[in-house]
Amino acid sequence: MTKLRGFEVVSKYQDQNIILPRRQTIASAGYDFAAAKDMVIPSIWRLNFVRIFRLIRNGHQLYEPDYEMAEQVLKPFLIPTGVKAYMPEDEFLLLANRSSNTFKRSLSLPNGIGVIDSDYYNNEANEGEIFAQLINYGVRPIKIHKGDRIAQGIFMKYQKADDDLPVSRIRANGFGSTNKED
Ligand SMILES: O=c1ccn([C@H]2C[C@H](O)[C@@H](COP(=O)(O)OP(=O)(O)OP(=O)(O)O)O2)c(=O)[nH]1
Ligand SMILES: [Mg+2]
Repeated sequence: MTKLRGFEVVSKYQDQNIILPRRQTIASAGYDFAAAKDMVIPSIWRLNFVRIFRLIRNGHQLYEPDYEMAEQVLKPFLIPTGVKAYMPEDEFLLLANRSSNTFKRSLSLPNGIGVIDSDYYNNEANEGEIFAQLINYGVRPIKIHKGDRIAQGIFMKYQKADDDLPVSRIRANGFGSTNKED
């Protein structure tokens, strides 16, 4: 069979029983991605508890917010999937949240959707491992177990503009890699 589009396990996860993404019903558009390891995602409201605690401690005086701490708490968690995706160059994989994540578990994809570019596959830095960015906007910490379905990927075609400028840069990584100069 010629390879057109699909999923593979990233090398470092070989022999770790990674489940490749699967569609669940006849006409499901999304391939469900599973978490590659157990994780706990703390609630973002943790921040407010710290704030309250500080107000009490400081006798309700005005205080300087601890931006560093806040940034740490509010930073999304990257959930590893152990999976990479290959596809034709004019396609991308749209990584979307599952409706049950918001409805039942207060888990949100803060980037709205994830765009997995075809040139992310086998990149030098991380081999193209797909990560789901998640924040827990509920009040309790959420346990993610290895194998839990955390997001879904939909293969899509994209179009180029009439005056599209050709580029020859090779993707080195993700998550802001093109912000850096070569
Ligand atoms: O939820 C996501 C979003 C992106 N990616 C990976 C695949 C994608 O090809 C790469 C870059 O994503 P994007 O272009 O959206 O982010 P960026 O901030 O523009 O990073 P870069 O400068 O690396 O393109 O990061 C993920 O694994 N999960
Ligand atoms: Mg980008």
